[in-house]
Amino acid sequence: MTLQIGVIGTGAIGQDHIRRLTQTLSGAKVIAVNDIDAQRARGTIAKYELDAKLHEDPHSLIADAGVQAVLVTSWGPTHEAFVLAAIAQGKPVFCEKPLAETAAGCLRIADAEQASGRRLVQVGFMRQYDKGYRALREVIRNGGIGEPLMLHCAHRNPTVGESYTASMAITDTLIHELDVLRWLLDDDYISAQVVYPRRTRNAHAGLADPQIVLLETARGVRIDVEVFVNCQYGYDIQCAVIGETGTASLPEPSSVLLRSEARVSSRILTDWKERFIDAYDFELQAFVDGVKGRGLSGPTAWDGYAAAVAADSCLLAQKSGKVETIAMQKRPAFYAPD
Ligand SMILES: NC(=O)c1ccc[n+]([C@@H]2O[C@H](COP(=O)([O-])OP(=O)(O)OC[C@H]3O[C@@H](n4cnc5c(N)ncnc54)[C@H](O)[C@@H]3O)[C@@H](O)[C@H]2O)c1
Ligand SMILES: O[C@H]1[C@H](O)[C@@H](O)[C@H](O)[C@@H](O)[C@H]1O
Repeated sequence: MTLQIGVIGTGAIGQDHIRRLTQTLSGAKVIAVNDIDAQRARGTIAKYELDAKLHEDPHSLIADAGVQAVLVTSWGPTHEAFVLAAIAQGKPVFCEKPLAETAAGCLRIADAEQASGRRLVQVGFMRQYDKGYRALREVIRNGGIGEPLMLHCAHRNPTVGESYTASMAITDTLIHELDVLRWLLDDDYISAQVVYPRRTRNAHAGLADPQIVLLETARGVRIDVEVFVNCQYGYDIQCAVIGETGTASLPEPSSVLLRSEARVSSRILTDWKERFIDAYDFELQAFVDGVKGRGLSGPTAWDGYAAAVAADSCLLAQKSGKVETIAMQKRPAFYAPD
């Protein structure tokens, strides 16, 4: 059976996911599309030569009897309502991060999913599918560096537009680390602080960039994450884990080592779409296969909640300059790891 998918939001990642569903992955077909900008949705149907219905209303797409699963790739503030509507229809839904704008919103989704009695939600935390992060996790789990003590991380984008705000450094950018580091360490956060180094002259006037987020986990691991979204030189993701007996670092994406003109050089990627292309492919194929087979196994609504709770505290810390507590609710048995 080919899974019939409806997509809400045909911007950058919506189109990228439609491309992979249509040209790269197997077992799924995009049969319905919606965007608040109908022109963009129409253009997407034409660009990818989709045999898909254009829905003017996202809720009519979700209710469409032909749509078996929903992909939510619209702007963050719209996610919660669309995910809740899909759950109400009993339809599996893949939602890009953030699952909801606040922890309270994520809990409403988790509650609705539990009430439905089965897993219906997968969150687009694709780094859990990245080969490099997976290898790093294996090293930690196998005791290759002893118990982890500290992490030094960086999340650098070349530039961001005028619409990017200081809070997006947390909810749009750091949110990836908030998810993947918790997964890497199998630990939860207990506090956050944000400090501001000297500002780059390359950020727009209203944006404090870079920012350093300091996190502490329940087991006492200390983490620093540099969020620098106008670094100019590339899209650069770094993660080094310092353990009791060794250190382990996220591998660089593979690139040809060039020796030329008296230099040794290798390319740094500039686009998140390229940097995590395999991870995006794996996560979406896993969603399709999970819906068609043994059920969903990727990042859960609880992962979405955990990242959102930490993000809420980071937002407070951005303003207060103080160490803010991160307090999660107890994980329901429904979300216990397999
Ligand atoms: N996992 C990742 O690495 C990753 C990468 C990029 C974006 N994202 C997330 O995906 C989401 C979309 O990001 P993007 O970069 O594609 O943004 P974008 O601005 O390029 O696209 C968003 C699209 O949503 C549409 N939209 C907005 N409100 C809508 C509504 N009410 N109904 C229907 N459509 C609506 C917009 O018209 C636009 O076409 C964001 O939540 C972002 O954080 C995740
Ligand atoms: O939406 C994007 C995307 O999630 C990228 O992975 C991240 O590096 C950017 O900072 C963010 O704006």
